[in-house]
Amino acid sequence: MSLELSDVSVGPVGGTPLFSPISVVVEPGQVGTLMGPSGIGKSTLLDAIGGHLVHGFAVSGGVSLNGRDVLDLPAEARRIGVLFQDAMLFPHLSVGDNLAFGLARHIRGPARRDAVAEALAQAGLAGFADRDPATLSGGQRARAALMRALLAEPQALLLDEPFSRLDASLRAEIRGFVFDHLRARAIPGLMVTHDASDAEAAGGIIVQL
Ligand SMILES: Nc1ncnc2c1ncn2[C@@H]1O[C@H](COP(=O)(O)OP(=O)(O)OP(=O)(O)O)[C@@H](O)[C@H]1O
Repeated sequence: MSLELSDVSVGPVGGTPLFSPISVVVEPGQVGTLMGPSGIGKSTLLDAIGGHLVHGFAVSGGVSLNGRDVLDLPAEARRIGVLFQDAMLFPHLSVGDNLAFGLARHIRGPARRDAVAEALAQAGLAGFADRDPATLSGGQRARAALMRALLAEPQALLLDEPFSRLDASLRAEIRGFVFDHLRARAIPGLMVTHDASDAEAAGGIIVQL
């Protein structure tokens, strides 16, 4: 699975693009980094790739996953996951139900419980299924949010400043956890960050907007 951007930019419909078109290929399991000044359009670009571009904005160029063009597909058909800095877990659902939210609907009953239990165990959260997300530490919440995203079996993962609320030591631990999982599953990642140490830890291509 590789994620390829060819001459991609975003901007207001009929207006000037927010940044010069960029081209980048992120290979399976690698994490590419997007950096650039505040307001240049990094989050808007991720929205466009994921299929959630806000009304009034348009994307130009091509985005493909495994050679398949995705820009004409509805968001749910793209199989592109997103990990945000905020809204890491739904507060009104238990931790287990949060993870189950990522699972395809056809996975039911015991298979559903087993998939969630297995993911929780992988996140070091065995036995946390019935917990209220508000009772989790920042690191536990971040690991659970990654597991929810991965249970949807995305073919690429977009990361929008996912570590910025974590303190320095937790930040290093969690991003290692995230990057290891992407590598192990050969999922390409594209991360927006203002933090040079995030980019360095990702070890992939760095694109400056
Ligand atoms: N919903 C919206 N409606 C109108 N304009 C928007 C909307 N969302 C973003 N914009 C504008 O689009 C431009 C790009 O915003 P975007 O959030 O993508 O920048 P960014 O590079 O991610 O910034 P930051 O690093 O501060 O998060 C900004 O000028 C912003 O004000």
